[in-house]
Amino acid sequence: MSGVTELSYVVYEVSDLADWERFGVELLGMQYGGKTTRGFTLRTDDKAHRWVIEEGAEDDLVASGYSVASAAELDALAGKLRADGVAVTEGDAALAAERKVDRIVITTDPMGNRIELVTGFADAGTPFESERLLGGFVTGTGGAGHQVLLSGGVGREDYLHFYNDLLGFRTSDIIVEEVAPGVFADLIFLHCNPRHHSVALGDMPFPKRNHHFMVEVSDIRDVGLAWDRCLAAHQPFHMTLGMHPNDMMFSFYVETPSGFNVEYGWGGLLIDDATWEVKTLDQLNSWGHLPAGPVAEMLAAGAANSKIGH
Ligand SMILES: Cc1ccc(O)c(O)c1CC[C@@H]1C(=O)CC[C@]2(C)C(=O)CC[C@@H]12
Ligand SMILES: [Fe+2]
Repeated sequence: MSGVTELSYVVYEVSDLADWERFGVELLGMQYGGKTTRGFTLRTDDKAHRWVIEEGAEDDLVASGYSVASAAELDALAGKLRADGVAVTEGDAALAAERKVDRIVITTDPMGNRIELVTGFADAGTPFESERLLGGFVTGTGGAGHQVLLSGGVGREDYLHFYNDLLGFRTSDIIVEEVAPGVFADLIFLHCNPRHHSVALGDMPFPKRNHHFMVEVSDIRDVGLAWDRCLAAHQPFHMTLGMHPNDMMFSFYVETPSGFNVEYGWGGLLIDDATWEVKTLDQLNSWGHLPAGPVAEMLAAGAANSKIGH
């Protein structure tokens, strides 16, 4: 059974390195992992890096790194992709060193997202330390977190063939909500370990490859503290605090300096494949997760109309 075991890291190309360092370290509570030739890395645990930040004009996701259990599994997976007509190339020693992995194989998903399949993803060598968190980030067997990718017109059958049949993901659930008369949000959530999803895909209008990356914290107070830090720094929120009915994540969404979002969450559900049943749900949110702009306007209007404090 060859397949990926976790989303190990992501690579972002960003136009403003300094702002990303402030965002990652001061607002999210990540650890600066060190300078690289094209930028720097951010850590959320004992691993060498979880986010690789490179200077460039994309302001978007440029690669997703997925771990495979062994060199033999990587060979099997690369063979499976090739047999299916998917282009696969072996990364060189320089790239492997840069990503802190033993081996790296590069392929592309049907939307054109660069996928890096790796073995031997290294530890940093120093324990994780955050200047901001009371607890820590939840990673471990669940990997770095999850991301929502836009399908950009590629059919569900095509991307599910790649992610499920080839990379070895399993469907967690589907959510279809009529968000406006005749307008449907339709997302499918995929897992490759107990984390409810490492990837979700849907055909929403969004001008980036990825809608958000979710980082999970172990102490619910860190969600509130991160919210306060983002508010104080005037970092634009994308959605207010809320909870999803499928993974039960308590979270908010804040805009990164590159315009896509980070979901900052706590309490995500874990899947046991032995008993899990795939369902289709009809709501994106159990409560909250309101578009932040209109809520901010509402609050500002309330403050303007209020006599209190004037
Ligand atoms: C619905 C849902 C469940 C679990 C998650 O971790 C998760 O990020 C989401 C998707 C959140 C989000 C939404 O609720 C409204 C429609 C959105 C903005 C999209 O267009 C992509 C992501 C969707
Ligand atoms: Fe999410």
